[in-house]
Amino acid sequence: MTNTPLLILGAAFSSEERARLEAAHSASFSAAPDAVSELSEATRATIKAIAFKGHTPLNAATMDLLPNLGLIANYGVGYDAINVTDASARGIKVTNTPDVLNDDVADIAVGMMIAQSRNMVAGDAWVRSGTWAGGENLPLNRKMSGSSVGIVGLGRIGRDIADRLAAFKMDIHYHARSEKETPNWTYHADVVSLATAVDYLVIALVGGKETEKYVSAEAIAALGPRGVVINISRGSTIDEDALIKALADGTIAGAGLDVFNDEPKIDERFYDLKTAILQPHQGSGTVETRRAMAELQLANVSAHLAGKDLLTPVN
Ligand SMILES: NC(=O)c1ccc[n+]([C@@H]2O[C@H](COP(=O)([O-])OP(=O)(O)OC[C@H]3O[C@@H](n4cnc5c(N)ncnc54)[C@H](O)[C@@H]3O)[C@@H](O)[C@H]2O)c1
Ligand SMILES: O=C(O)[C@H](O)CO
Repeated sequence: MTNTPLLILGAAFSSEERARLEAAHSASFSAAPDAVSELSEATRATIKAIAFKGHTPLNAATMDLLPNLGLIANYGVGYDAINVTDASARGIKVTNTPDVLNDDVADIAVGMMIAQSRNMVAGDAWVRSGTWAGGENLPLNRKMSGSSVGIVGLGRIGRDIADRLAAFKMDIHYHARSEKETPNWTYHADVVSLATAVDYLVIALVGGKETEKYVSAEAIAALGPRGVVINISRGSTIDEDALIKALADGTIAGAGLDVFNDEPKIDERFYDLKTAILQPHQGSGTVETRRAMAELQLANVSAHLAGKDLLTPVN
């Protein structure tokens, strides 16, 4: 039997992240929730906390293999992979890593908006291929500053995106479950009304069952032929089939997407959509922010194992 109060769970951990956790606490490792059953029963009984990274569902079946589990510390603010109802029913606390990643995720949302509007990916290819040197200019593209944007979900990241876009002199609209205190931003009670009013629709919702296809086919259609969808939340929050169809048919102008269903093996129809900028779920993917996320996850694990208050509990 190995006495390991910590289970590092997820093949997605880098070797550096894993080493930092192992330096702080005696730990076992499983690559995925399905593999936890491969640890001996005696080792499993010593585990009090999980440090989790990844998007594979983590639910009752895994929790029930760990009789002394008291904490699941998620690496990431979005914890839709973890069944929090199952955890709460077993007295297991869940933590996430909010706020430390807001800047990077907001930056990439704005970056995708500019790249999409100004055709920057095609511009790069234009220069490298010698087309520009051959005397041809890139076709004119589209001004983003001063246009209108609708944020779906005015939470921590949504608000940071809106703040940035206000500096681009954009007219800010938003939808949330209730009206918020804002500078002079326009509230919409539903997403269709929001999409009808704006040029850019930015999705910054939580993922999970409750927000599945929250941005519906009707909302995508309401954006119209000049509309651009930006999604940094989860692939599940938009009707992905309807989005692909709208991009293929040109019934909307384009998209900037950092998140998809079935990552990383996304729907291959995306590959041919020239008006979409596609990113490999790298919203928080800077050295600085990933380190801050890892530190916050570890701080939650250490607090739990020392019997102290958790820093960022979600249940
Ligand atoms: N692309 C990336 O790399 C990346 C990085 C970080 C976060 N994210 C995603 O962004 C999400 C938002 O993060 P945040 O820190 O801003 O979260 P947050 O909790 O501060 O904001 C989430 C928003 O979703 C809304 N919401 C929650 N449940 C809802 C429901 N049932 N119906 C309608 N609206 C609902 C909330 O009211 C809030 O406006 C995360 O959950 C995660 O999925 C992605
Ligand atoms: O939710 C988050 O923090 C990111 O999407 C990483 O999973």
